[in-house]
Amino acid sequence: MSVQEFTYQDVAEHNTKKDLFLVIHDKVYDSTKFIDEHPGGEEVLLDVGGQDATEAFEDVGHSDEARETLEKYFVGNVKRQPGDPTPKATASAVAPPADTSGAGMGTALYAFVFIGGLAAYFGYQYLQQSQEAQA
Ligand code: HEM
Repeated sequence: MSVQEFTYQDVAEHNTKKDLFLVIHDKVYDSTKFIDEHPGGEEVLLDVGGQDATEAFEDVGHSDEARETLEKYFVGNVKRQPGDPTPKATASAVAPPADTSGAGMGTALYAFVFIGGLAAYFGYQYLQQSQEAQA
């Protein structure tokens, strides 16, 4: 049996207390039955109802127990479409510009240290030679 897939448009329709879907890490959870049980209150869940709640959920630092509870309400996966919002966590992990600039800085630093090392070596040689010349 294949897992059901929802688009963000599908999920967005479930944003009321009587019918509440949340998206966390690209998975869809029908949290309707959980609203009244949530230790963090119903208000926060309704705020992110029908949307990507990954950031809100992770910001709180939910326990492993909370994550297990989540699995009980799993109803399917998110089917991403062009133009859909990307959760921040994933975006920064895969964003190439940030990585490239980081690597560039690293290379520049190595080059700097290497050139500094060469300068020190030749400087030392030069000093040795000029001292020998004096002797
Ligand atoms: C269906 C999804 C969720 C489940 C199963 C869930 C479960 C839980 C559980 C079990 C706790 C107790 C503390 C812990 O074990 O970590 C908790 C606390 C809390 N949750 Fe959630 N949570 C969900 C979604 C959210 C979302 C989307 C938010 C924020 C927008 C949120 C905000 C909070 C806050 C603020 C607390 C702390 C309450 C306190 O310590 O006074 N939760 N949640």
